[in-house]
Amino acid sequence: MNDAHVPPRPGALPTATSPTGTAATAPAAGVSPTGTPPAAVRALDLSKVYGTGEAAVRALDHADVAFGSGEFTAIMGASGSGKSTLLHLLAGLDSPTTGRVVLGDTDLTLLDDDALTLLRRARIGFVFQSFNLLPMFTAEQNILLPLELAGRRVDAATRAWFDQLVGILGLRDRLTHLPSELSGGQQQRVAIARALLTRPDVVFADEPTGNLDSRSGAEVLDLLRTSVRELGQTVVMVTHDSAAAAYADRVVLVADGRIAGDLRRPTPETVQAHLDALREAALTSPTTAQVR
Ligand SMILES: Nc1ncnc2c1ncn2[C@@H]1O[C@H](COP(=O)(O)OP(=O)(O)OP(=O)(O)O)[C@@H](O)[C@H]1O
Repeated sequence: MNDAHVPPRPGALPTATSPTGTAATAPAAGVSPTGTPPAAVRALDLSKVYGTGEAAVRALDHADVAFGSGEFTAIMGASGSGKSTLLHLLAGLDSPTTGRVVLGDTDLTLLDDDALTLLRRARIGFVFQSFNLLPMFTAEQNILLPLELAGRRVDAATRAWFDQLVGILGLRDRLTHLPSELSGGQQQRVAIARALLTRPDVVFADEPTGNLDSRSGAEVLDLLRTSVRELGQTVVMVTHDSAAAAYADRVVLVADGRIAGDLRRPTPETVQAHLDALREAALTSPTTAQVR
């Protein structure tokens, strides 16, 4: 979907050695012998420690995980297990204490703040639980905001893509409305259109249905799934809800800052069974964080 034949981007992984002089260890992003799709984004030995000394909290603890291109992955785990930290690091919204995040062939941890901001605008979409729309802008203006920020004009191809997205997301008759004139589900659909507009490498969604009633939540999940199946989008979503996770192709489980499980073709029942097993393990292991 994205620019396959562009020159190397700033921060592109070196082919031979990393800046530390060690061999670049990122595995090749090709299709594996098992048919797993190439990775859109990878966490490599990723750790995040908040605070120092006695107050230090290890939110992520040497996490290694890859998210397949064109796949819908849900991240689940107990409260405080590190899901949001992982998502924010993967999206370049925060920086790791150690380890690397590799988006396609770009090592985010090698980029300075300006390069990271540009990369986020061009290659990453984000959908937040609280929608994060600008209240004084109409739905259309909110959707087109990423282009405004990037100083890109709306050419004919972009307008056609905008029209397609607006049609798929059922927003055609809401474009002139302000966010305050839209329901929560409609606001989240505007946020999804905004996230998809630049055809990002990955859309990260943090509890996107957390503020929605179950019907609007199901619509939003259907649309995220449609964006994966029909538009080839890669989506990585944090959720607490096993029914929501079952919309995904895969569920990655996080416990105590570590990757604790990986489930393909999830159903609400299999997801719940894995979460229950994690909770059991936490209760019987004094070293594992409390599962609430
Ligand atoms: N800015 C911060 N400063 C200090 N500690 C933090 C910070 N952000 C997160 N933490 C801690 O890191 C750990 C992981 O937090 P994180 O928000 O990633 O968990 P989570 O799985 O997303 O939780 P929840 O499901 O409740 O949102 C928790 O112990 C949390 O208190």
